Amino acid sequence: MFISCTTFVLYYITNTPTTNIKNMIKLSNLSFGYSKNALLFKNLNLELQVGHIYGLLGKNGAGKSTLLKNIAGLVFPLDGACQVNGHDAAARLPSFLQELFFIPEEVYLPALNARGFVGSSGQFYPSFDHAGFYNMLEEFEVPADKMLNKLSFGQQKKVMIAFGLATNTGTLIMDEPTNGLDIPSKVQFRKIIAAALTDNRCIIISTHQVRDLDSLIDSLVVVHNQEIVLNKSLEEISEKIQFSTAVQAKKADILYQEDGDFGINTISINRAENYSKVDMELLFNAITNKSQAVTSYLN
Ligand SMILES: Nc1ncnc2c1ncn2[C@@H]1O[C@H](COP(=O)(O)OP(=O)(O)OP(=O)(O)O)[C@@H](O)[C@H]1O
Repeated sequence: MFISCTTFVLYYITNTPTTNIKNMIKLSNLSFGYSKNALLFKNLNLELQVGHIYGLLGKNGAGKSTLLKNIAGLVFPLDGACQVNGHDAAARLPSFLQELFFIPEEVYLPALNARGFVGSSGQFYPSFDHAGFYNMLEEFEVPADKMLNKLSFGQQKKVMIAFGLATNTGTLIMDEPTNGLDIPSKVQFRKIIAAALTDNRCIIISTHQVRDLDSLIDSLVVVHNQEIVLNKSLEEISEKIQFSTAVQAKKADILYQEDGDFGINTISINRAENYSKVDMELLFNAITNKSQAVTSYLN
């Protein structure tokens, strides 16, 4: 069949997915400090794509919340830029705001019940999923008729998580979402988030409770000493390094080791394509340790 050049170009334009180019977060040479004399980040470069759940890790005070606030346009870079889906975050245009939802660590809900809250705030998000919101509240066992400001801290967090997911924004940012959640709720949280990921959505979760992210995130971002020292998928990580005990690891290949409950835990070079589960706690310790062996090898 003959296809003219124009037909082919038109076909290509209308059928080539643009989401991966457009729907992403891009930090370019971003510098930020709450005062000009004390920079928290210097020349940060970072790209996050849709279709992924990123775990953002860093020590206390490393700047996780600040980095998330830069992405949400709540604080502004001193230098460089942060773009979300092609929008300058700092400009906070309506087209940017309706596609990004940020759940802060501390939540303050108004004196409204869930229906009133959705009525007043849900309208700002064109793809708001009303049925999904109430289903999630039910799953989290949060009463929909009670005044939100009278709910417990954990219950208020659950309302915000349900609301954030129901917005269906392309970017969903959660700062320490599991703080205040009890053990069964953390399990529900992981289940609900995993189900909410689509090819058009980028979810970023910051935490220092790495176990809460187990079996949930697919990529790790670590901020340390004013820099992004790691931004890799768990798949890439397990292709390159192996997590085992000192008995199993080949001594010459060990990059990092520390005492564990059942002996010495090691991170070693994965030469034999032995894919092990990424031990995020061990990896985090290795990366934030003075020795740079693991970071250098991974990057
Ligand atoms: N509004 C602010 N004004 C001035 N300094 C701030 C402000 N918010 C945070 N900081 C400082 O910036 C640094 C990074 O704080 P941030 O809250 O981003 O870290 P974090 O990695 O999220 O910490 P944590 O794990 O303890 O929540 C800290 O030294 C903090 O004191």
